[in-house]
Amino acid sequence: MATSKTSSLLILGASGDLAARLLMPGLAGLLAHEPDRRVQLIGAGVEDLTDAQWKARVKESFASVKAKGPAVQATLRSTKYIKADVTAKDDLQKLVDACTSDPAIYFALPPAITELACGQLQKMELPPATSLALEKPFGTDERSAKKLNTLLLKIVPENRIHRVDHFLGRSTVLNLLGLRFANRLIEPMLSNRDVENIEIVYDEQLGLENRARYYDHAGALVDMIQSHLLQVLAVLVMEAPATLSAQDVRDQKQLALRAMRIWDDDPASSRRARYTGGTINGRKLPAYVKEDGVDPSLGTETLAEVVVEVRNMRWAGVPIMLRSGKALGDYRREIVVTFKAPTHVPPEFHTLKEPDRLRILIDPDEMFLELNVNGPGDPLVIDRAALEAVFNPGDLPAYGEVLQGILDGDAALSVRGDAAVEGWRIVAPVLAAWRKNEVPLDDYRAGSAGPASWPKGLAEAAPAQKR
Ligand SMILES: O=C1O[C@H](COP(=O)(O)O)[C@@H](O)[C@H](O)[C@H]1O
Repeated sequence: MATSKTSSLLILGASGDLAARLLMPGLAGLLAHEPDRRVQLIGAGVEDLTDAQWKARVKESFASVKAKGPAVQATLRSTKYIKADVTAKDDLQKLVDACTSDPAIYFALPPAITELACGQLQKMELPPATSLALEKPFGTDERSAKKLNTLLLKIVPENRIHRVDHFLGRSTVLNLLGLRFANRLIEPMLSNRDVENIEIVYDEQLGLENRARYYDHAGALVDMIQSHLLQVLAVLVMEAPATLSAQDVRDQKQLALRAMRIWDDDPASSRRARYTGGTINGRKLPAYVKEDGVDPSLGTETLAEVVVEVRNMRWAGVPIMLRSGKALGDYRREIVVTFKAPTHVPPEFHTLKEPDRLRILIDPDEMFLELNVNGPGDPLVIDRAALEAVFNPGDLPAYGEVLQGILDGDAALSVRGDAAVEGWRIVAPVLAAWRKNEVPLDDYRAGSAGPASWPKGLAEAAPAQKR
């Protein structure tokens, strides 16, 4: 919702890649969509930038998404850059003082620097409605995430802490709320009574893209599954919230997360692999271990699969596979809900092979309900048909949604502190098993579908089969 009051967005680490590639284009999208919104953008970083150089950067980022309009122009006119050491109290004070309203402080910084900056903020008297926005990774395990929560809560209350997960701002994920809770038809089908299994897959064709410094210590499991895919899953399986308020939605998500366990409590059911050199869409990719900045001895996986179970009355017994990887041949980003077979199928329908499936693409925004129907010709021959729905994509890009929530003080799309801790709790047994090498690190060729020896997802595996 547009506000006439000017909000101050203070980006720490503003000269970095995250700000240029995601935050500023996201802000531009928001400003173009809401011409009455006024945002004072202050960038801070260690780099020596003149105001003119900073303005040129912001302008370039805004132009990359063709953002226009009075709100865009107003921000471009007023934005400034302040060179600062964000781990020094005096510099932080200078930055906060430069904000014309209570700031939203966005940490576009590596986690260690974010913690140091928070340590200083804790000692300062901040304007009353200051809010904080932090990127993942939020801690490195359950304990460190709890410790970070404690530190943040000494600075501002929970409802003003935004642990950013841009997947929660994606229109498909937002559409899950409408699909599940604004229809009579779908919701009753989503339980262990009717669902055989679920897969959430986010296969990317991109490789490392010069992110070794971060990714080599994260790997696919932490980079994508521990953070984003568990959050998406929580939205898919949570009980209906009474309202879409931050508190109601996050309470329901948290209950769902708390019920999640690794399938059979057996981390050996997980898989990990790393890409070797190959070609994707005509583009040659070196092996992961040959990428700049990679330390092969870390044994970082670039493809991960885990099967989880939501141990509650609604979902117990339904295997849910979460998978994400880089440098894969196919761009596949989808949630697939596979339904059980009918309790009785007339024997004449002997050509029936496939179960019903609800396929929700995470990008582009499309949904297919794949069903068995009587095809043309012999009426007893069963054919497949799909009901297709194209969701209208949201007005805002994911980072636009995220920034809108932050600037408006609405934490519904942010990850709550207890949910961040829960994410680590769920994957901890897998991380421990991998550290002890109890699960082999397989190879796959860049551009392939993953290791040839892996079964192709739950849909093809025997139901509830322990792998
Ligand atoms: O947060 C991340 O997400 C991206 C995938 O999201 P997209 O919106 O860019 O498709 C992933 O490539 C990256 O490794 C991860 O850190």
